Amino acid sequence: MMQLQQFSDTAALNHDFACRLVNILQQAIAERGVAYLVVSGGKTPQALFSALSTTDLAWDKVTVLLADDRWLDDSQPDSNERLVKATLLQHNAKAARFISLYADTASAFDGVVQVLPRIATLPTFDAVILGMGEDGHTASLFPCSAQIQHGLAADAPAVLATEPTTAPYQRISLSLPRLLNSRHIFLHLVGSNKLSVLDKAMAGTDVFAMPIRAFLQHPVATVTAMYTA
Ligand SMILES: O=C1O[C@H](COP(=O)(O)O)[C@@H](O)[C@H](O)[C@H]1O
Repeated sequence: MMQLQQFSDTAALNHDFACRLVNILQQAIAERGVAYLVVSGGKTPQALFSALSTTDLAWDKVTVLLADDRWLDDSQPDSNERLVKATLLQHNAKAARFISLYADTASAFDGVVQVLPRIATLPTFDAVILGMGEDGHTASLFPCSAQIQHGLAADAPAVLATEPTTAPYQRISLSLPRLLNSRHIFLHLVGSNKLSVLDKAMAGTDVFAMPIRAFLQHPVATVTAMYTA
């Protein structure tokens, strides 16, 4: 199921979104002593990350990880890890624990064995923030990749390596079942082009053609789409 929340501008969206996430993480800390936040990379979340970084929260009890990354070390401009470190893990949020999806191996396919144990034992996440590309990919679950059936399978491992044919870099991505194992799932969308992609995703059913459908049309999970033009 998908619930669409529309905002007048990015400032309103980021303010509401940051407050919601802080409430979710605070509640998790109150109930379990720790909280798990999964974020996406790319351009969309940058301002949200900056807003979140200054929020008043027991960040030392929060673990942050990415839904996916490009197979680049964090000195590279297109590394999602670099983005998270430069924007989210600053100010108050500097105290959070971060789990990297990267290992220093020649390929993502070689590195996945090192990354998998970091993720496979984590409990249910408290919040997952997904992004979405114009081809309907989410995390690094790309419609064009040979690994898409593997990544969307109900018994997929927590983490897999992927190689998109329409986007640069080998990738490492959390799988559909690992991302769905979360108390809250959000989809963060900025720009009218992303709303058109969302409409297209809701209008069809082929999850391999648009992997975001596996989340939006999941029979049990609810995805809250946070959108502004
Ligand atoms: O490559 C990626 O793309 C998606 C969408 O990025 P955006 O720039 O359109 O916001 C992102 O969610 C994912 O984490 C990233 O690796």
